[in-house]
Amino acid sequence: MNQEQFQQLLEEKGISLSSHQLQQFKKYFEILVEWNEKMNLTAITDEEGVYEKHFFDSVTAAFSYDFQNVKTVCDVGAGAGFPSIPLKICFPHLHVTIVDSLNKRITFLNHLVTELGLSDVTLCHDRAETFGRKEGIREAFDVVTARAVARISVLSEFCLPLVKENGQFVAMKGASALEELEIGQKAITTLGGKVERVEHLTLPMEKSDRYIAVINKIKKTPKKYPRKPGTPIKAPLE
Ligand SMILES: C[S@@+](CC[C@H](N)C(=O)[O-])C[C@H]1O[C@@H](n2cnc3c(N)ncnc32)[C@H](O)[C@@H]1O
Repeated sequence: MNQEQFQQLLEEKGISLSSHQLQQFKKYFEILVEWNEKMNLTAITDEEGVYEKHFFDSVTAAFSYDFQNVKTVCDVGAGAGFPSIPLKICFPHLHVTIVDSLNKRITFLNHLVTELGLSDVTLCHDRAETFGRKEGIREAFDVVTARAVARISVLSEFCLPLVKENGQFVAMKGASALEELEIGQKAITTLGGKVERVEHLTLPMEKSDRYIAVINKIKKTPKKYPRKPGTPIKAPLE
């Protein structure tokens, strides 16, 4: 997907990008590729691949979820910034908090955010399991996003404690989404969530399947969750 196709495909979805926003994406690509030579950030480094599989794929969250009507977003395990930095570029009003357990990713993001001139982006080096127990953080976000971090049963324990009551957890998933949701049903319910909808899409050029699950936080998460670091993966709520 080249830059023109990226712009046009988003335009078709009602997301119009200014030349400034397009420039921010261009700079993001350049910085990503430059830093990727020094640290492992992504296996995708060709421009068309990055535009489709990172930038466009990240923004697809906004095809299924209205980011215009929310303010605070937490992105769990954002790595090189996906999906929250592309979403922040498209929806500059968002206040984005990123939590990632790998400090070198946070160092990269710090540089990126400065270079792109993004405001209201907070970067936290922490594990989701401890982050979700912190006062002022727990149950504080309108929406929590995650892409390619863990399967739904584990991811729910990372993300749902951060979502405020009546807020949403938006999980971006590949082909295994429906199976993961079935296995993750117990975790979602236990943590106070309820699946509202699951939307399917296919990446326009590469044609792989994507699912976006919107999970409502219908009640508070019991105090014992998230459990201590490592436990959600070792003993998932399945
Ligand atoms: C495969 S990468 C995905 C990055 C990005 N979301 C994307 O879609 O490209 C997973 C990221 O999750 C982070 N991560 C894994 N477990 C985590 C945890 N328990 N708390 C916070 N971050 C975590 C890793 O450090 C890594 O940056």
